[in-house]
Amino acid sequence: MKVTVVGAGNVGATCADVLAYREVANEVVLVDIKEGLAEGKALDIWEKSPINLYDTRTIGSTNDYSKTAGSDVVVITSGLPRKPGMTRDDLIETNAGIVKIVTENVIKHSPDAIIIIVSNPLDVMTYQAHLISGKSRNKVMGMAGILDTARYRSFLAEALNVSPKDIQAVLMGGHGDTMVPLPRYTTVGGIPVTELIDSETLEAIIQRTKTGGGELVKLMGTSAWYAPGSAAAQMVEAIVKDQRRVFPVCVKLEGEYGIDNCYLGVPVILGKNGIEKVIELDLNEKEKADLEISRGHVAEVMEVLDKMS
Ligand SMILES: NC(=O)C1=CN([C@@H]2O[C@H](COP(=O)(O)OP(=O)(O)OC[C@H]3O[C@@H](n4cnc5c(N)ncnc54)[C@H](O)[C@@H]3O)[C@@H](O)[C@H]2O)C=CC1
Ligand SMILES: O=C([O-])CC(=O)C(=O)O
Repeated sequence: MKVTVVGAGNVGATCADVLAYREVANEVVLVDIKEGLAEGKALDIWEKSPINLYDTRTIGSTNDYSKTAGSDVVVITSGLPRKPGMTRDDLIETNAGIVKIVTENVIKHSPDAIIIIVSNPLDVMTYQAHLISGKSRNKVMGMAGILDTARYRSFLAEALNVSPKDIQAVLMGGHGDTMVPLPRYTTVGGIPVTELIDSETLEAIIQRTKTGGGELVKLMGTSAWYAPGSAAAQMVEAIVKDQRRVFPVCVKLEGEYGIDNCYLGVPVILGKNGIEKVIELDLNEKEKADLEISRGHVAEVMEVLDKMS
């Protein structure tokens, strides 16, 4: 199995590192436009193999996509991260151009690859990769839901003083402040979370989750990478190992949830064919209304992209 990660910055390098030490693939190719960066980080990860004990070969490339040829999965993290005071949507102009060029290069050398987008604004960059690649929806998807639910789960684990391993949750919608965490589908060791936490604390955690990306941008002056890189690697692993994991993933909706032709996070089954199935939950009126607000926001930004091209 061969995996390419485009963008050897904070998220891309973290993703490549996780893919290597978990031996998800035999070969991981890291690509960046910045001279030497991908080669350097790939070499550093390879030099760590005798310490962390893995065989995955990591290779770097400065914009030479011939090295990526025949990749099974490609993760696209290239693009600007936001700075304090910016929204993810503010990145659209620069990142749409980058995702376009990168997707063209990727499909030239790996026409059958499954593409996972990480670049922001996430839902609309996934749409961009779909437009450029022309691939079916099961093969072009975006990473956000695993990260957003991980934040939600970690905050709940802290509040309840329990292991984060025992918290399961679903979250839907766009990767922005309109995302929709679903307490009705959140459990702690199988126990509905609402039986363990008061509604005020839960609401505060939901709000913190929605702005979780911004919290880190404010602290660091740039956006997060450990959790995002690990989340993207978890998606790659589910595909490469045909695990049929159930994750929230950004995918083109084709009538599910009464929504057509919009990229939104929903629970799916991830396996060797990419999106194996979109899972449709029976949402209540409040959840449907929240999802509609999120859809409306993403649809507006998709229109901005349409007008750009
Ligand atoms: N979906 C999500 O949940 C998350 C998305 N992100 C997004 O991921 C992207 C990357 O974030 P970071 O890694 O922190 O940024 P970074 O600045 O550390 O790395 C981005 C890399 O992309 C490279 N690059 C730019 N244009 C390129 C091109 N045409 N071809 C190849 N490489 C190119 C840059 O040289 C740089 O090394 C940002 O757009 C950020 O907003 C970040 C965290 C979470
Ligand atoms: O907040 C950002 O700009 C990066 C991102 O998407 C996240 O960490 O959720």
